[in-house]
Formats: sequence, C-alpha cells, structure tokens
Amino acid sequence: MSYLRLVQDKIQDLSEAVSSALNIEVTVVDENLVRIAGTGDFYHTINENSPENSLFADVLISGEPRINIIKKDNDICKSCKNFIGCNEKRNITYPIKVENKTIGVVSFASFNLEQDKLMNEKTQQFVGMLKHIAEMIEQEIVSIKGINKLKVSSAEINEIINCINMGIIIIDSNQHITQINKKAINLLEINFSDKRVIDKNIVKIIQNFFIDNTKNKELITTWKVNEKNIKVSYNYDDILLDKNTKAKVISFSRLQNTTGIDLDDDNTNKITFQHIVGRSPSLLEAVNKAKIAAQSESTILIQGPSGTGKELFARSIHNESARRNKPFIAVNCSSIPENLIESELFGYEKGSFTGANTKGKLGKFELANNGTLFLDEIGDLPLHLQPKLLRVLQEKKIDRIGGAQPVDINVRIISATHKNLEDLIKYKNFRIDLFYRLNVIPLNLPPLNERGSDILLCAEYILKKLCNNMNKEPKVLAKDVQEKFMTYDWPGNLRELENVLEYAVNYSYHETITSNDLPDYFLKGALCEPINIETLSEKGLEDLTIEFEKNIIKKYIDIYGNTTEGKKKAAKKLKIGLTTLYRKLNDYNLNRVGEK
Ligand SMILES: Nc1ncnc2c1ncn2[C@@H]1O[C@H](COP(=O)(O)OP(=O)(O)OP(=O)(O)O)[C@@H](O)[C@H]1O
Repeated sequence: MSYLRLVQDKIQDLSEAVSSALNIEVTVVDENLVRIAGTGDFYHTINENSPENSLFADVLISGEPRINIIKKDNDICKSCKNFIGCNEKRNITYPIKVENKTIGVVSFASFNLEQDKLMNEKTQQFVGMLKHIAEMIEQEIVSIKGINKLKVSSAEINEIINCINMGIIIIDSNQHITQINKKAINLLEINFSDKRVIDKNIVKIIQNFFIDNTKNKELITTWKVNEKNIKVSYNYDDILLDKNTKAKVISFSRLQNTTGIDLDDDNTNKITFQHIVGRSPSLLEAVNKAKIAAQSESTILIQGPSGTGKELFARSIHNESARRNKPFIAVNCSSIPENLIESELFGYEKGSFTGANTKGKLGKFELANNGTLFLDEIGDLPLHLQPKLLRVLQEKKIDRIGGAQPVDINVRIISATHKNLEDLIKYKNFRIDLFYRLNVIPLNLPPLNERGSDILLCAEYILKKLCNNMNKEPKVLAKDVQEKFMTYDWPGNLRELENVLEYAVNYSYHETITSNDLPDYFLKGALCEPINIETLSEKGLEDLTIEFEKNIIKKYIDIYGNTTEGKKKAAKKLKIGLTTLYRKLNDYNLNRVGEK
C-alpha cells in the first residue's frame, strides 16, 4: 500500500475543491502509477494504472516537474500506450516528494478549449499552486510516516490497520508477521490474539502461504489455516517502513465457499432476538415488529440514535429469517470513501479497474446473494449512487462496473441510519422514491434514556458478559451507581453503557462496583462542562480553543471507547477524518485517555 493510498479520500476532496475553484481537471497518481484521485475524465479511472511509459511515469522517474506539455506535440505523450484513448490537451505535472523520494505526482490538465486557454494564460500561477498542493500532501504523509517511525513496533500501526475493513497482514523480508489486524484474525478464524501471531513465520499460520510475484493483481486462492480451507482474494504491496526495513502488506477478503455460507463477515456467534435485552414497552414493540419482519422478505429501515442496537436488530432478523444459513453482509456506507462505494457494492469486471489483469471483484451485493445485505448509515449513501440502489431494489439486477450484462441478484436489504432521513429528503440529499423502497417496514429504536429500568437490566447483562470475558468474579452495581445510571442521559446509548462498565470492571477490585470505579467523565455527567469566566481571564482565545478541543476529544473517546472502533465513531461524530483524530490524540498526548 502506498502512503498516498492512506489519505486517498482526503486527496480526492482536495482535488475536487481545486478543480471546481480553477475550472481545470486534477489528478494524483502514486509511485506504482495507480491513480489515487481524479476529477472530470480522470474520475472514472481512479484506482486504475497509468501506462508505464506515460508522462506521469516520466515525472516519477526524473523527480522533475513537466510544464505545459501539449499532448499532440510531446514525444513522451506520442509514445505513450494511452495516446489514442487520452483526451487531455495540455498538462502540468508536479512531483510529490517525501524525504527526497518521489512518491507520486499531482497534475493539472485541460480537456477542452476553455480549460486549455486558462492553463496557457495562467501557467506560472498553476505551477505555484501545484507546488503548494504537493507540499500539503507531503506534510500529511510526513505526519503519517512520523507515526510509523515512532511506533513501528507498537500498537499504533495496528490501530491504523484495524480501521481497514479487510484482512491486513504485514510481513518482513523473512516472512515473519510484524502486524496483523483484527479483521484478518476473524477472517482466518485464528482463535487467539494478535500477540501470539506476531513474530511467527506466516507459514505457521497459513500453511500453504505463497505469494504470486505479480504485482497489482487481485488474486484468488485457497489458504490452509488450521487444516481448514479458506478461499480468499488477496493482493500485496511492498513498502519501506524505514530506510532499512522492507515489508509486504497483504490485504485480503474472504470469498464464499461452495456451500454459499457467509465467510466474509463474522456472523459465527449467531445473534438472535434472545440477545436483545430489555422489557420497556418501546423496545418490546420494536422486537415484536422485528420478529414479524424476520418472517417476510420486505425491506426494513431501522432508525435510531447511535449505539441503540440497530446492527444487533439487523443480525437478529437475518438469523431468524429463512435466509439464516446464507450470508449476512454488513456495509457501512459512511466509512467507505465515496469513490470506492460503487465498486464495493456492485463489484467490477475483470480489466475494468486495472491492476490491469485483475480478476475483477465481487461486490457486496453478490457476496450477499441469497442472504441479507445490511446497509448501515444509509443516509450517507452518495446521491449519485441512489438511483443504482433503487434499480437493484426494483429490478433485482446489478450492473458490475465495466460489466456488459446485468447480474441477477436475490438479496434482502436491511438498512439503518441515525440520521433523520425525512430531513435529508427535504434538503434533497436523499431520494424520496428510494426512501419508500427501503422503508417498507420501519423500525424505530428508542434511545436508552427512554427505556426506563432497561438501563439496569442491560447493565446487569453486560456486566455478566464482561466479567466472564475478562475472567473476573461476577460483580454487582452499588445502589448509588444504579441511581446514577437511571438519571444519566446516555448520549452514546448502549455502546456508552458498555464502555462505562468495561472501565468499571477494569478498575474495581471488589464484588460491588461503586462510584469510585466509574470514569470521571461519566461522574461529571455532561459532555461540555459549563465555562467558568473567572478562570478564563488569564488565557488567550488560542489557548482556550486548544483546551476546549482537547476536552471535547477526550470526552468523545471516553464515551465511544479507546479502541479503533471507538475512535472511528468519535471521528465520525466530530466530523473529522480518522487520521486527523490520531494526530490530535498525539498532539494532545491523549493516547491513553480512558485510563486512570
Ligand atoms: N438491547 C440490547 N441489549 C444488549 N446489548 C445491546 C442492546 N442494544 C445494543 N446492544 C449492544 O450495544 C452495542 C451497540 O449496538 P449496535 O452496534 O447494534 O448499535 P447501532 O445502533 O448499530 O450503533 P451505530 O449507529 O453507532 O452503528 C453492541 O455491542 C450491542 O451488542
């Protein structure tokens, strides 16, 4: 994986902003010549390779900018494999360098006469902007590399790869595993923690491990793990962790086996309605409605605030439906970069995304065939993909990217959102026709603070589970803790309850959990503490802003948990990228928040 890929969605956002401000097209290509971002015509070839004899390759190799290249007159362009298919007129390409090594290029291009005139007139200005963009990207990469360098062998790198919804294994030049993410552990069904895998030769885990030495391909193979055959599609990249350490990053996902049982998602601990705790009328109404819905084939839309159990409901419905032995595939529409959602959902044909010879990729719809597709955070599905989803719902066919024929599909859709879809419809961010198709059976989950004594029932259930998992003696809540639980607002709902209890189980040394064992933020009770004007007078606005930001970040981590998942949630709530959150946690020395 190139470093540019780690910030792909940011670079795409930046390219789109620059393109609309300047009215020219922008693209960024990484050191493997893979297009990372692009606007206009370039957009359609994101993730594809540029030819090896292209202008971009020339800038990558020389490390020098190429200015005002007119395609029809330029020798490199004329000998480029893509000369005929390329509609560019004029181009300025600038190298992106990190520590004097060219790791990619950023390019402005014209595709019509108006853009061409503009580029000709403003060449110097554009070169200056390209230099600036290249430096911005460089700074972002340097900060990521900084983390890598500092913590190459620490949990930090693991946290980053844990955010990726694919199995990731990093091996050194001796084939010893240096990092593995949780998804990989799940997919390979290894029943012990990453600590016992790290430093092992990969063949001790994947007995028949062998890497086909053709780069940039997505390959399909069957790995033997603990005498079990696991069919995967994988690819790999060589990376340089620091000056001397070469590593391979293997990314993979699991494919359906011949029986059609879901292998892609960890649905092994079959969750059913029995796992949904609570007796409050609003919850029971939702459970009863969901049980009836499980017997039908209609689409279901689950609405409710974050952490109220939407995924738990979706899995329960699937596992009690006629599709229970077929795949349950969950997709979080907000965590996949916008430019990748289409290929994630619908897949692509061989050759349409390059890594030119790739065997194509199955989309989530096909992986979920005959089963259930859970579209979480459906409110974040980009507008331009909404008609495509509507078509699948209406016609039960999908169009793979680059595919000639539609593919028949039999998938039940359960979608969920914490957003108010009616509001999104009002502001034209969600199509009303799609809403009606998804919302055949609406399920509304109440927030925890409206479930009355369910709070204590859930607390008891979660406490038992936690003590069991953490090998601790069973614990109970002191009376005053129960009272606090009943009056607290629970903005993070069940997830926050789980986090508060996990903290308490860690820090209580007695059978009874008292207030002393609870995290500070919970005891203070509110997300934002009131501002005391008296204590502010000495500080300037900048210091106060920093302090405020630090407090907010700390409290969100407290609520959502100091885990990768928790950080993802916190970043989402704060509307910042995960990389930004990591940087701020580092800057504010908050990497150990949540610990007393
Ligand atoms: N009624 C319940 N009883 C027991 N555990 C629950 C209940 N509801 C939710 N949980 C637990 O709370 C956690 C959060 O639930 P879940 O992920 O399903 O919420 P969500 O609404 O999908 O959250 P988000 O919108 O943030 O994705 C999970 O660990 C889930 O098992």
